[in-house]
Amino acid sequence: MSEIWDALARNHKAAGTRKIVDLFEDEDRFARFSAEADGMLLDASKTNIDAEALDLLTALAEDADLAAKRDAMFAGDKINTTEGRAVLHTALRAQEETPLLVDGQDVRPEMAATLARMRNFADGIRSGTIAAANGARFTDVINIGIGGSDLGPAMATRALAPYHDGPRCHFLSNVDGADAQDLLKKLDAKTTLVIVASKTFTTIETMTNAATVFDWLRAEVGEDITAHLAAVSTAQDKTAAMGIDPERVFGFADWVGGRYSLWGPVGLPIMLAVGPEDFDAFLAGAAAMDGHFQSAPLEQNLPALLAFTGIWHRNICGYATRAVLPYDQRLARLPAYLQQLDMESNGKATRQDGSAVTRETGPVVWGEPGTNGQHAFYQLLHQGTDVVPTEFLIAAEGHAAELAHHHDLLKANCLAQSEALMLGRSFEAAMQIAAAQGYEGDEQKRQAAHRTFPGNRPSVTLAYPKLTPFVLGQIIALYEHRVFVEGVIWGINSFDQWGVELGKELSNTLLPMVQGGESDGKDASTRGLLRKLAATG
Ligand SMILES: O=P(O)(O)OC[C@H]1O[C@H](O)[C@H](O)[C@@H](O)[C@@H]1O
Repeated sequence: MSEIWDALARNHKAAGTRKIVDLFEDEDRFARFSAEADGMLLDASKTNIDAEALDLLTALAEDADLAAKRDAMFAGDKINTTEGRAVLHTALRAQEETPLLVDGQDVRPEMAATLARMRNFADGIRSGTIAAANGARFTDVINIGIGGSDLGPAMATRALAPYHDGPRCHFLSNVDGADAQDLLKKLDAKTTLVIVASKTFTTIETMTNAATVFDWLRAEVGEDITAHLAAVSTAQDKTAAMGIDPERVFGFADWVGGRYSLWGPVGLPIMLAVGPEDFDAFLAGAAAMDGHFQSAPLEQNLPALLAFTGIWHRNICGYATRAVLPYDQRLARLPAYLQQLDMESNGKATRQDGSAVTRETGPVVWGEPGTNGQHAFYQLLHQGTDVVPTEFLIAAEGHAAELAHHHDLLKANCLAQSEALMLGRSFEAAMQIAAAQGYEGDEQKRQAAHRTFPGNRPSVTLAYPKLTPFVLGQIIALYEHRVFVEGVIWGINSFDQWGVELGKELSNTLLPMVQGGESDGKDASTRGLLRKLAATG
């Protein structure tokens, strides 16, 4: 494998100051460096990856045994080796019925039964046959969850706004009481359904918020609030202890990772908002991407190609971050969702075998929708001292025909940004602009320097027909598999998250100190801050 890495480094070095735009002398470049799957196009041609580099990146994936590892994931092998678990979120959206064995047991019947119960429940809530304690139809839903039990459903529910015909869905995640306070004051408890979503049912934020919201319900609805409650968890003993009717508990197995869980019961708010049929289309989109990932040759394979750009930019070019820029306001929460998916999966420095990695792994992922970001941080993208590879997402069509002129502007802006990042503006061109603005001599040069853009900044663009439930499923599955491919090439386990544990443990020791207990044993900074933060009221 190290020979391939070395060859990639040599390729990069040999390219020297080569401009991305010069690669387009090859008239087939767009066709060769883009790929399509079920109407979705990924254009990776505006990167400095040439034919040899693409071959080497493909070789890297082959050398890492990508195909076998991918097949092992889909087959239910315990590829999450630090937790001894299979990784089967793909099974939640699989459109097939052939038995899928985990520990010798076919897991499909139970998944299908849970999905059928979710559908019945969603239909009942949406039609009003499952009603509030006073018999009224539920108007609002609060999903209480955090991390994987929040980001996915919150992002997807927002993305599918044009399909909403169910109750309004709200998401309560932060342990900060402000989150609960600001939400609850907007809602009527008498017509609000509460879903407590937690894979483990131990997460302190979710348990604390649940207790607060239950008190709020009791104050308005009366002691018996069971009609207003549902839960989503792998820990059904704990949901029962919280007083939630087992009929309204939707379980899933531990082989669904939290950040990969929106395809099953964690997706219940999505189903409540858009209805079971649109939820099915969402699953079908993801399943289509799964089929493509499993069958398309690597250089035509969207997840692999997206991963290759990631590896190239992170390891070969040394870029520390990547920006996700959806030109799709309804994907406003996609960057936050991808931060968990990508950074919790691949922010690791230990390889599967316990040895330390010798190359960089997951980059910092960040972003905001366009065009808003253009008026905020794009200055740095165009002229800053760091290169940030960017990932644009754009639909051919919006949802409102009468607002098509908005969508034309959106598309023009998206294409303009990737073009500007690539082309830049030469000093000579900037000199002409400065001259036209009336500058001369040294001042013209000074002004021109500020108007010069280095260009040669890479981007990829994901283009799709329209943000439908099917397309949203494709997009999320694409990113899931991209993270998988990168993790395989880096030799890390993308499915555990030990890095979140230490802070949790220390917060347990700090809580009594925050509440006035002795802070002996803590460092001077922490003790000083504890004094400063002591409540005065
Ligand atoms: O769904 P829960 O068990 O409540 O977990 C919620 C979140 O908690 C943890 O901090 C994990 O790092 C996340 O991966 C998880 O999604």
